[in-house]
Amino acid sequence: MSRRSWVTYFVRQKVPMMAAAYLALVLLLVLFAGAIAPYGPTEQNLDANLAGPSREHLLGTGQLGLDVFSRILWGGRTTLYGVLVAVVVFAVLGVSAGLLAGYLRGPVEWAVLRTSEVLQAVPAAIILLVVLAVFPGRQVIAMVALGVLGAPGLARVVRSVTLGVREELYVRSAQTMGLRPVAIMRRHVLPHLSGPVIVQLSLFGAAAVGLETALGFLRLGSGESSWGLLVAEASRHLGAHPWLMVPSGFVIMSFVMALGLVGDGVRDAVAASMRTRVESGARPRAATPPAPELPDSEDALVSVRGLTVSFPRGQDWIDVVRGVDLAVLPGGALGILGESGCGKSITAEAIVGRIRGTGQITAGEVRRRGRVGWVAQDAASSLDPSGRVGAQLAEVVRVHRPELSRSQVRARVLDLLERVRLPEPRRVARSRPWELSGGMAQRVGIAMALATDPHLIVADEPTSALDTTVQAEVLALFDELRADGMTLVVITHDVGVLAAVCDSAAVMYAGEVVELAPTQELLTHPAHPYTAALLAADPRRGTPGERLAAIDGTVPAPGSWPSGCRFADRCLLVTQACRETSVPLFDVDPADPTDAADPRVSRCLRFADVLDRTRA
Ligand SMILES: Nc1ncnc2c1ncn2[C@@H]1O[C@H](COP(=O)(O)OP(=O)(O)OP(=O)(O)O)[C@@H](O)[C@H]1O
Repeated sequence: MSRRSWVTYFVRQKVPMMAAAYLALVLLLVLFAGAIAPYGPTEQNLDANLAGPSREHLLGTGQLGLDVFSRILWGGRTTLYGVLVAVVVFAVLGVSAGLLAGYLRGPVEWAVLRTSEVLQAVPAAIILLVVLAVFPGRQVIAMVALGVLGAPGLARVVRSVTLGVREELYVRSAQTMGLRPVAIMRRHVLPHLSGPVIVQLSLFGAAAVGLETALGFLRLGSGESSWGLLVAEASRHLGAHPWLMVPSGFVIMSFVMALGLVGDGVRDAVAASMRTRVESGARPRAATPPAPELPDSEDALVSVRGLTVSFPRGQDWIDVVRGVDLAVLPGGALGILGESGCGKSITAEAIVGRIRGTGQITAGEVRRRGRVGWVAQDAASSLDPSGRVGAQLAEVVRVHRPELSRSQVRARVLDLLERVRLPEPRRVARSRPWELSGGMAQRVGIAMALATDPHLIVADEPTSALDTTVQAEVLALFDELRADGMTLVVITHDVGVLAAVCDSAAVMYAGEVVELAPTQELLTHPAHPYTAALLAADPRRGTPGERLAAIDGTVPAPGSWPSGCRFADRCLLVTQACRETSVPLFDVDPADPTDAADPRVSRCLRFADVLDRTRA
């Protein structure tokens, strides 16, 4: 389902739209008071002292015959200027502090949170009175102080929205593509804050109108005509001339209410756009030779050695991937196969250098030679929904080729879109991500990866969100990339994808590699019971009319891996020995001289039995 901006939902709501129109009207009248107000702010008409509405004075007059309508317009300038000052200070401080805290985290976040706690603990009214005592009549300074005192509340809201947005795939993709934090915050995080920030601004604006009026009423303000001063004057004649309170009271109340209605409308619109997003919106044969060395890491474009990735849980760290060894030679295509939750994506993230959330490499290493491009599972969500496709591609091109002129960047963007076989590249460049079909979005995702001029592309389940025909087209595109010499790592749970694109395969189970082999050999003669079970469960390999052999049980969760073979509970060949100690990787065919370049290993004590069965 498409993801639309909250503005689309906002304009469909009648009441908030009327409130927004009313606010705009008041602002225009106040702004053009010089042209619209029939009288000056101090222009007296002693013949009409404290008179009711008439043709000369639409809303009547106050003391000394001052025209009420004109004074509301002139007074609005003082009041709304003060409110504007407070709102600007509130917005600038709150948004920048919240954005930095949520995006950079660490000491910056700590400092912002502690400062906001201190500011929120001090009583705002007392601070404002102190400010006015030090700067008597300087209402603007009081409004600046109000903005500063209110900013921590906004900073907290912005921080929590930023924490969510920074985990979005398009932000992680932008990081992977080398965009600087400031550019990512400005282009990809800031636009998503607009809804929540406007809600906060309208609430704060309403509070600021109230305070400005109160200052005028208490005569703590500058003394210039303001809405508060009008209320103060009207209150002195409330007994004899009650009408006088009506115009100024109405303007203030209606302005505050309209701000509230706009805020409510924006909040509902943001919620509606989020809902759309969610809908569119994760044996023994002892004395076996040890595993061979993987290709020399000097030659490999990526070499992963003893990789362990862990996430903090309470006081502990839980391993989700442990002791993974992989290597990808230039021009090769490695598939990483396994069920959901086996650690494929985390391994891929470690290869790219962007592990999600709080995950960290706690042992081993990943060595990369050259640039790595990333194609996400759901390309649409790795694109920022608020930006045009062409602009997002151009941004990545500019980072990687700063020497290109504007027209050269534009030409490169169209080139990339053509390169991934998108018809009408100009139209695609002008589209927003949610206007594209799944297949088109996936091609744009591949173009984004290519825009980084990568030596290696890592693709995480690149076809799983697509229907079969589109899947075949995207796989053909990967094949073309390979023919052009691109090195690939493809994460998949689909044996068909592995067969179509990859020349070697690593099978992962419960956070470790259980089999590594050239793809053809793995598909025809698996050497691990888990691989054999995955192949037997592949619908394309089944016999029509026969039930597919589903694998009983589930992958054990990180933190509850058994000490012996992790597949033991689901394995049909399990023996007591399998459960006793952890199983190392064994060289499946030590006599094979090609093994050193393209190793065949299995983490099964009974791999020879498995091979015998599959060769039978
Ligand atoms: N943010 C996280 N915090 C803690 N554990 C996590 C987090 N993300 C993933 N994991 C754990 O890491 C393990 C591996 O996840 P990973 O996404 O790599 O699996 P996968 O094989 O790629 O499966 P899928 O195809 O569903 O993405 C999972 O068991 C999951 O429980």
